[in-house]
Amino acid sequence: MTNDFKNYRPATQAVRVGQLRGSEGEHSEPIYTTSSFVFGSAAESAARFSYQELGNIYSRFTNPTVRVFEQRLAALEGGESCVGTASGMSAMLAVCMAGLQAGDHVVSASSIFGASKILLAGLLAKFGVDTSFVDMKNLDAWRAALSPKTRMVFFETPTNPLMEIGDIAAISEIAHAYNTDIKVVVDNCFCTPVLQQPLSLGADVVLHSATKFIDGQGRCVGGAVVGDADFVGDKVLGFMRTAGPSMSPFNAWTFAKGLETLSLRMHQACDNSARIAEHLSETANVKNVYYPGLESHPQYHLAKTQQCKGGAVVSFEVAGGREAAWRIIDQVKLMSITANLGDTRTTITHPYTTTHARWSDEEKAEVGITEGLIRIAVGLEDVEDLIEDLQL
Ligand SMILES: N[C@@H](CCOC(=O)CCC(=O)O)C(=O)O
Repeated sequence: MTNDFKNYRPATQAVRVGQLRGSEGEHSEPIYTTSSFVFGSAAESAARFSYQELGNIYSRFTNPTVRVFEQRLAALEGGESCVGTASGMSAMLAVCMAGLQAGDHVVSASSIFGASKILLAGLLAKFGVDTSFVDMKNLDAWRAALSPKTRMVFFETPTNPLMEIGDIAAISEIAHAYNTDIKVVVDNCFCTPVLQQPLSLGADVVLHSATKFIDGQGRCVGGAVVGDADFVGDKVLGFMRTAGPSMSPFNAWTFAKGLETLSLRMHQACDNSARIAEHLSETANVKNVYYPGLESHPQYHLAKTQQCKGGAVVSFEVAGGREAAWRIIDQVKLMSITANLGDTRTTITHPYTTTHARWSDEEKAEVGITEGLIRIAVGLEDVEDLIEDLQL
C-alpha cells in the first residue's frame, strides 16, 4: 500500500499519512519500543550511521513509530520535515540550538507563554544570545527591533493566556524583507493545523506542544518542529541526534492517533468556546473577555484572516482581583483545576500564579496578566454544563 498521501485532503491525511503495516498485517500502527536497530553487516551499519543509506539507527533520532507521527503532522502543516521531541519546550530549545549561536539576536513578543520567555531571556542569554521583546500587535516595533545580528523571529498566535494575535504574513514579510536568513518561527499550539497553517502564510518553522490538542486527552508530554528539509530535516534532527530530547515511541503513537481525531475535537471545542465567550461577555462582573472569535476582540478581523475559528481557550478578567478569581476557580465542580489545555475535559487555571508564576509582577503587568485573570481551556463536555459550572 502506498504511504504517499500528498494528493489527498487534510481529513484523509490525518488518518492515513505515515501508516505502517508490519508482517502481522495489523490495522492500527505498531509501537516500536526498541532502543536500537539491528544491521545485516558491519558495512550496512557504517552506511546507516553516515546516512549513505537511509534507515533506522537508534531511537534517539530514528524510530518508526515516531516517524508515523512526524510524517502525519508534516502533511497537516504543509511542511517537508518534522521532528518529534520530548516536550513543547524541548521543541523550542531544539530550534534555538539548531538555528542560533553566541552573538545572535532574536526578536520575540512580550506576551508569549511564560516558559518560552524564560528560555529566551534567561537560558539563551547565558550563552550569548540576546532577545528583544516587542508588542506583538505593533508591526513597526517588529521592524525597529531587527538588527544585522537577528537570526530568528519567534512568536505564538494566539498568545497564552491573553489571546493576542500576531499577524503571521506581515511579521514574516517584515523579517524576510530585512534578511532572508532570518527564521520566522511560529508556535501553533493554540490553533493546530486544523485552524491555522503558519507555513502557508510565510513562516519558516512551526512549533507544537503535542501535549495539548494533538494528544487531546491529557495523557502524554511531547512536542514537534515542522519546516523544510534543510533546517528541520538536517539541522534540528542533527541537534536531536547529538543531544536527544527525544519523543518516546509510545507517546508518538498516542499523538499519531490524536491527529486522527484532531479536526473533530477542535471544531467542537471551538464551538463550545465561542458560546462560553459570549456568555462571559454578557456577565456583569466580568471586566474583559479575551477570545479572538468575539467581534469585540480588537484583532477579530485579523484573526479571521488567518485562523478559521476562534480557538478553544477563553480568558477573562473578573473584578476583585486574586480573591475573586480564586473564589470562582475553587467553586467549579466539573472543570479541572490544572495548568494544561487541549484536553477533552475543560481545565481552569489562574495564569498569574501558575503558567506565568515565574515572571516578575512588572513583566505580568506589562502584558496585562492581572490577578483577576482566569483561563479556561474548553473541552468537549456539554457547553451548558460548563456555563452552569461557572459561579460568576
Ligand atoms: N503550556 C501549558 C503548560 C503549563 O505548564 C506550566 O504552567 C509550567 C509553568 C512553568 O514553566 O513554570 C499551559 O499553558 O497550560
